Amino acid sequence: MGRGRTEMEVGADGVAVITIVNPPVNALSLDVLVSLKENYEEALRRDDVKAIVLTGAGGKFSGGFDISAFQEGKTKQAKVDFSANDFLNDTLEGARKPSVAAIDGLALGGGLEVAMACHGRISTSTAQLGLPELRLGIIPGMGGTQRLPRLVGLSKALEMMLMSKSMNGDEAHALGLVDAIVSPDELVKTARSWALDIVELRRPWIKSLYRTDKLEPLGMAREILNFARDQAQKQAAKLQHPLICIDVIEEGIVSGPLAGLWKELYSSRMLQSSETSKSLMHIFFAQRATSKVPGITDIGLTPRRIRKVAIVGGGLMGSGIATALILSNYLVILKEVNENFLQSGIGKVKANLQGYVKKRKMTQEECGKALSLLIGVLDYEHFKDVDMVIEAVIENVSLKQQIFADLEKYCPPHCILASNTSTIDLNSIGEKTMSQDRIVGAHFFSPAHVMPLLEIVYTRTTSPQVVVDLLGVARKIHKTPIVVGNCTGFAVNRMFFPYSQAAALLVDHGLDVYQIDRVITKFGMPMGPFRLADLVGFKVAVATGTQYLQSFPERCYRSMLIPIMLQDKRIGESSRKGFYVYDEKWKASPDPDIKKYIEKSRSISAVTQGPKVIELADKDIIEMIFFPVVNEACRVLDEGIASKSSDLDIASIMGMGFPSYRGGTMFWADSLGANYVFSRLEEWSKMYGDFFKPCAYLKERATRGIPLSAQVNQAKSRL
Ligand SMILES: C[C@H](O)CC(=O)SCCNC(=O)CCNC(=O)[C@H](O)C(C)(C)COP(=O)(O)OP(=O)(O)OC[C@H]1O[C@@H](n2cnc3c(N)ncnc32)[C@H](O)[C@@H]1OP(=O)(O)O
Repeated sequence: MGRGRTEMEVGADGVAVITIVNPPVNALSLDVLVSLKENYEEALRRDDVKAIVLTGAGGKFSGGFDISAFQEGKTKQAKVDFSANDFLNDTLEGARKPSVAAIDGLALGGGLEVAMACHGRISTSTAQLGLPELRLGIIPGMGGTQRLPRLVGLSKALEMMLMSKSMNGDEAHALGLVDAIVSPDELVKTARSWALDIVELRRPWIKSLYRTDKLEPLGMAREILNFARDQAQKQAAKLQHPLICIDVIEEGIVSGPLAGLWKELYSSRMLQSSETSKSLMHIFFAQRATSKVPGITDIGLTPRRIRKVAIVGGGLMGSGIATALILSNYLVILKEVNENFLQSGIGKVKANLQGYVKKRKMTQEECGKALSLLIGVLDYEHFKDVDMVIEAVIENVSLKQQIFADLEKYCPPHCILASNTSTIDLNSIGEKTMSQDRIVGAHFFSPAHVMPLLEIVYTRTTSPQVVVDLLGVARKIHKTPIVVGNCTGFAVNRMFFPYSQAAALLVDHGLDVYQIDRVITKFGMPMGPFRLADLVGFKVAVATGTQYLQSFPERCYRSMLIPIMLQDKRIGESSRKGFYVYDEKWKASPDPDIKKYIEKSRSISAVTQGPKVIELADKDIIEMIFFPVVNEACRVLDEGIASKSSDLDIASIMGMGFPSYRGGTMFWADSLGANYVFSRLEEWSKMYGDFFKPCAYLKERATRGIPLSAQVNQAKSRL
């Protein structure tokens, strides 16, 4: 199947307009690149062509190299790289006829690299230009590392590449990345006359690769590069590709652009086959696949308009959700039970917004405008015309049941009734209503205005329209949704509970709390399980732990450690005392005092601490903590709670903080092999009990040699 093409039209003015056509983003597939080269060669051959304008169809220049091609094997890719570089340097930039890029919409990655090889660039003010390759674990591979610094200077180029930061046309113009800004209607016309001006020598014929005027003197350039190295190390010590990108840029500055291009070619090929890039590219597609839900998003439904949303409960979650919604222009009614709580809730929303103002992410005026969309209330009077309600009160079933019964009474019949519960079964929440078809879970993660994930939970009776509506809301408030079925803990918290329990089990068996946190942080989690327990608070930990114990008693590890500490009024970070102690700046330090709690917990659990556990290598600790997570994720898939394994990868990254460069828990487990995960779990289940017992799904996949991530029916078809 062909993936895209280019089209050429030669005008009476002698300008050949070549258009990239590969919807939706005009990605540079192999077919597009080959066709581009053919059309270029023809344009250069033809006597009636004086100059070339390069543009993209449908108001988009190009979203860059076709990322799916990276995933399809190296051989094909190697050819693309070689011909693309050859083409850009010799055929395009080195041609006897000038090229001008006419940029609207997107010019990202390879798209911008092609544009930078042109002799001029005309853009619309809203076009988005950037080199976001590092986000995918690779570096620009079509000359971007060499041309961008020569067009915008080293510091700006480093910032754009290392932070995968794109800019709009106006900014690009101010920096010299584009030569002129025009309206979309004028774009191709202006590019044509610009190209002819170059032919007639009315404008300079510039080859970006050989410009030096924007480059800093060598000594200063080295300082800038070294500073960038330090920053890259600080931000992501485990990632190699940012440092490789800096080396490649340096090569071009020290030894000249051709040497730089060679190093770029060599390094980008090497990085394309790295584990990091495979993982990050998997995540790119996994993230986009979350809003494709079989049986829900493929039955012709479109999201209904949601204008006004009510939130019941102005605590941490409710105020965070309100913040997220008003930031996206929803009208929000925030309901509390008394004036004090209401003012405190509104105060939290204000503080959230002020946080953005302080960080210069919004102006005082925008903050005021957002706040004007928020109305605080104490009764249900304002609920008569809301389109959606999100209940965000404490995790108490009977309270939630009462609220939903009230909502049914006061809200209009079309109104979606959502709960932000993180663990409670939605069926029981809606038990006292007749509105089961419009009851849905909208599980936000704290802080709700910051965390990127929204878990949308549907029951057997939730109407698909309601799920589609919520997917629309998620998109509007810039959250990545995962749509999951109803059960205790849904998908994210079901993966979380074995994580904390495994850590507690290892401590009972003799391992040090702080060692576990260190190892897990080194693996790439933002914090270890004990530091996280402090952050969440022990009361919440015990409450959710109880839910799991009730729902999955056969595989819960019952540690007494947190309940014992709770008895002693250690409740976590909020009381400055949990597994760590916190100083006045909330800096965490280990506390020798926790020894006594651990000893007590060990004696209650009556486990014998073997030298085996104390001597565990880092790798074993990581596996003993994460393989139970993988095991639970397999159950979640097997039960149909999640529809695909890649959704769980996203859930683990955005909900748990699993490192994205490892591709998510399931992707990571597959990289180790189902059989390996299974055999280790089986070995531990013999030593430490059913907590580690591998589930049937994992056993079957391991025995048959099928990846954990293969679609359930795909795997069944092999049976
Ligand atoms: C050699 C070179 O240096 C290497 C490269 O160029 S690597 C590629 C560099 N480019 C990028 O990283 C850009 C990646 N894409 C994006 O950031 C965003 O898709 C975008 C800003 C272009 C558009 O965003 P948005 O409008 O929200 O649409 P989004 O849903 O993300 O994408 C639309 C579709 O295009 C696909 N797509 C986007 N960019 C793509 C690309 N570069 N290759 C292949 N497919 C791509 C998406 O997978 C999605 O497919 P789907 O509809 O089947 O799910």
